[in-house]
Amino acid sequence: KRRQHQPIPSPPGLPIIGNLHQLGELPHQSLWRLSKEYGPVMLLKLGKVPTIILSSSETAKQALRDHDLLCCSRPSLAGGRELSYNNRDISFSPYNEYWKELRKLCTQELFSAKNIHSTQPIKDEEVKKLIGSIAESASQKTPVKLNEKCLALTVSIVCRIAFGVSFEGTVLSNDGFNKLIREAFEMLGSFSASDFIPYIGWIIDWFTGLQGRTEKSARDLDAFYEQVINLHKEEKEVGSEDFVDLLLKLEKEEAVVGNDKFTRNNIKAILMDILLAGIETSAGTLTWVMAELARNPRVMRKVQSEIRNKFGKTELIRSEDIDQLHYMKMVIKETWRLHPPAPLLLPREVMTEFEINGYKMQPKTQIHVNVWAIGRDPNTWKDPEEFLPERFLDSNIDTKGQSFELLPFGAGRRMCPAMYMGTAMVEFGLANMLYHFDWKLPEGIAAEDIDVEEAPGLTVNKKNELLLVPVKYLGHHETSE
Ligand code: HEM
Repeated sequence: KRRQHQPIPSPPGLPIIGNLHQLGELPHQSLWRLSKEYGPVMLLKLGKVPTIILSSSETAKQALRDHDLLCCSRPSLAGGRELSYNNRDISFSPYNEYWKELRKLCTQELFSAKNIHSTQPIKDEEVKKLIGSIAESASQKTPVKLNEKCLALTVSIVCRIAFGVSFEGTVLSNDGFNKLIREAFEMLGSFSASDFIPYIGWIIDWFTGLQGRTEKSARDLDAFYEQVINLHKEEKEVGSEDFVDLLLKLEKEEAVVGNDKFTRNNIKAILMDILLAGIETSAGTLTWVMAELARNPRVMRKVQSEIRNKFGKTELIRSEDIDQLHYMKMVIKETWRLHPPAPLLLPREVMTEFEINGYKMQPKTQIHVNVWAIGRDPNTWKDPEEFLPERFLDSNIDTKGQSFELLPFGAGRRMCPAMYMGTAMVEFGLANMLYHFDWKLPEGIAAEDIDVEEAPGLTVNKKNELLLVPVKYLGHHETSE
């Protein structure tokens, strides 16, 4: 109340562009540094758009829990609009009936526990394929590019589960596909001038090439969706319909979702969501876990001991056994604390005025929650720069959107609807990679040489390749620490 009429702390900006120039290549890091000076509620002017950055668990809780319903819309941004057929997906849709119905449909048909369970044979097959391909490198004693392997795993699983097609059968080569997804993320993570600077912003985007790159990215992705849809046009046996068939049925019936007649573009927008939201987030997590384990040999030994001692000799750690791997789950949480795949979540837009810490949030203001900064907040975490999974021992902090210290999936109405699907994929892949192989550093590389540099984008992945040499585990028990 006392601060009600005080202005929100705000770094000084420049005419026209405001604070845009202060975002840098990795906005979550720049904003974290600024928040140390300006506090956990900070106002930036991105061109003409007022943007609030929240950088503490307490302020995140006020926005995402206490006032969730007042700020659960999304701003309409150029990159998102272009790639999502004018915000017809779940992620970029404003808060409306269309979004509610679509999210419900996907939750029931794709992200449900039943579906996660019934698609286990696909995951088993894909993880076995991954283990087989790593075993080849192990026999030749050559390093494995972990980023690529992890991405190949999540691409295969998500494409088969959600699209009903094996990705190998599509137009894109492995490499082309990875580049396409990466490019799309970079476009979505860029702060486009046309969103923030009226009248002339598009000229800047045109000069920087952002506009052309975004349009190309959208065209390439469109060709991929066309192919997925065409592969579904053949007659199906009754009962073998998958998620894409269900969407095609809605198109054929000219169903109305919210107020929108369901067309081919709606289908493509949903495919875009799954493709972009599902693949890199999970692959990125797996890569970061492996990088942190390589940097922290003590933790690597301990987590491998847990898995191997629990299951003895086996061909595949089964997904239903994962719940016994308490330490591995702590390792994943610790990775998400330091490397949340979407460090600023997705932007929210205020619909109705409310207050955070006594500061007024005005309608149309954008809100970003800097979960990357929250994970490093010394008021919340002891020795925040240390990779220490044991900090979660006897702690009830989880990732389900109730613990505002740890928000890899966000919280509130816009929280990731596929948290269980994503977590299951990560845990299952990781347990098997750690069980079947010891992971050595390449010749001449020390643990401290493994870097944690980040690549820019809406999801933030490891910038440099992670190269490790796998050594096949032959099934003798390790002793635990
Ligand atoms: C480790 C894996 C994953 C992580 C860390 C993750 C994280 C996130 C985050 C942070 C958000 C934004 C939440 C917010 O703005 O508050 C989100 C939204 C979303 N995610 Fe995930 N995600 C993962 C896996 C998946 C998968 C596998 C899918 C689908 C196959 C998926 C689909 C979505 C969708 C559709 C949204 C938009 C929700 C909305 O705006 O209503 N995610 N995810």
